[in-house]
Amino acid sequence: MAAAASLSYLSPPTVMNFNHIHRSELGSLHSSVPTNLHQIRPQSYRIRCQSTSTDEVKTKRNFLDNASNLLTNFLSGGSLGDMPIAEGAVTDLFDRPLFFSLYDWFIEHGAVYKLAFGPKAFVVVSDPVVARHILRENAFSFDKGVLADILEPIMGKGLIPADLDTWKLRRRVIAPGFHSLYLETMVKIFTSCSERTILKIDKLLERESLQGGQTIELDLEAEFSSLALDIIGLGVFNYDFGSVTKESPVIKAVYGTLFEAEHRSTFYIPYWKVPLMKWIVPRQRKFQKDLKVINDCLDGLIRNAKDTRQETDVEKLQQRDYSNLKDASLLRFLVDMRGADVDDRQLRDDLMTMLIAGHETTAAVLTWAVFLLAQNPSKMKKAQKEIDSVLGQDEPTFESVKKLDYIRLIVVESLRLYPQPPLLIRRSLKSDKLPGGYNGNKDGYAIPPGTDIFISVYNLHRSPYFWDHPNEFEPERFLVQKKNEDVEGWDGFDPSRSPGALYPNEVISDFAFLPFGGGPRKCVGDQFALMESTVALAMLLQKFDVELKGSPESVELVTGATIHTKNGLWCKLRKRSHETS
Ligand code: HEM
Repeated sequence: MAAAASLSYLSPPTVMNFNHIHRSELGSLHSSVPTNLHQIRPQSYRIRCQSTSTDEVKTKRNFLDNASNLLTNFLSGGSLGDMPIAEGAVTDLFDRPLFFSLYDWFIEHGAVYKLAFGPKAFVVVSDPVVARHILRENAFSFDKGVLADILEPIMGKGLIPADLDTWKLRRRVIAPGFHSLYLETMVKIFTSCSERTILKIDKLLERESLQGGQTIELDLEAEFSSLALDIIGLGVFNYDFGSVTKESPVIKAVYGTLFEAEHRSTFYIPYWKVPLMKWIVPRQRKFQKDLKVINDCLDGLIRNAKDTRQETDVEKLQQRDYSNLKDASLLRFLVDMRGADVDDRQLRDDLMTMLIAGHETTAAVLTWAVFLLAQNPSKMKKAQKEIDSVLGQDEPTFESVKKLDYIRLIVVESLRLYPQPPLLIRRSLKSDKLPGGYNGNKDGYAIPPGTDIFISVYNLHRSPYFWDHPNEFEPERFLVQKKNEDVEGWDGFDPSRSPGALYPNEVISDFAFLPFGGGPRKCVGDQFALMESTVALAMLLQKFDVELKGSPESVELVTGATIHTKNGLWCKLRKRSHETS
């Protein structure tokens, strides 16, 4: 399937000279990063040289460096010694999403630095060469660390938190499930579910027109969340949540669980691990109840799939007549695969993991794509023009969706500006040596086992060293190849590294762009998610014109595992008039 896609987003290799910053200057770059992301505009964003490095400042910094080194070395068993240290105030961690502060410190301290707060130290990575080392070259020397601690009670031994042995077994079985015929069938599910959202909006507009109005106001983030939930339920375990049109105890339990996952990922003290807490703290009691509702539902679906099992070799499964299959879900594939017997508990963990991994992420990318388009009317028009010319008034198909090149670039550009998740989390399992980074110690940094690492995808995606106008929404940017010759060990954007790729990815960008991660633990649902988002966005813009209800600044941003809005993405929608467009 990927081979059929063109490389039209990358023109022939024209090497662009951008951000020609010499290594000697990099250490002293500084930026004023606003507290609210929506204040980051091209005009307000700037990089300036630090005016001074006086003795006083040096002394203060050395003192703090030494104190923090001592603490960190004491706690970590030594050897992060000469890594720059972030000197953030603790309030930085609470006043605003953590990744904003990580960005400030990246500009100040460089692409590999140590963040020490409380009794804990993290290494923060914003360098593609180091990211490539951790995610791909030495991937099996790291596990998910803090993330696994948080997610294990919810996802058990699902792919995301799984230990390496379990992960190897399950990835081998799950990845082949996302084969070409499955994805083709999924496009039909994407369109039929998106059609429900369109019909819902149509009905609201009809009701409005009876009162003389032509525009409705709607929280599109909530709509995308329902849409993504319906799609993931049908695609992964053939269960129709029907959440676009109704509420149910299972839907409420799913949202309750997502809410708790988010709470745990942003709460610094894991009190839920203390025995009895899950029965004493009301929100933990509710969480246990929600989990039971979902688990009972999944157990029923697994029992049903096992009762109707038709054991088949994996190659034959991938060539089934999907057009006649009543249940094309991933669960069906996993249960029917010969030689892949597994207990119900593991299957449940697999399904729960995909439910959570595939729901919020997709809803978030659609939310931010609309947010960005609504502020860029000319790009919105350009998108609608492509939709009109490729689809006319028809629904997307597996073939036509591949021709929606500009919509796909909008999706990946939205993931560049709002990566989901903004941080990838790892913990070293053994001693290792991280490459130095382009503005750090050239010899690299030795790290002991147990070092906690944040790979800041947000920093990589907005790095002034790799992107022109890093904070601007420019889907067209991927049509031009990039290279910064000053960054040693980074080979620039080169489409020949991944011929036929469906989207600009980590291989083409040599790990400067990680919309779906990279290496062996890369997102298993990347093509599913990309087509899903392309279909949903195309169908919405095919029928409606969308504007923000308030100012962009009023759309406040919060994060848990993903970046989302504080109070919804309130938009004004009106039916498109095709005569005038
Ligand atoms: C726009 C939507 C999506 C985005 C941005 C996204 C992003 C990611 C990223 C960045 C990772 C790597 C995490 C890491 O290295 O720590 C990941 C892993 C994963 N994603 Fe996605 N994802 C999306 C949709 C989906 C969907 C639709 C599914 C399933 C149907 C899915 C299933 C998974 C799973 C199972 C993993 C863990 C893979 C492993 O460890 O082997 N994701 N995703």
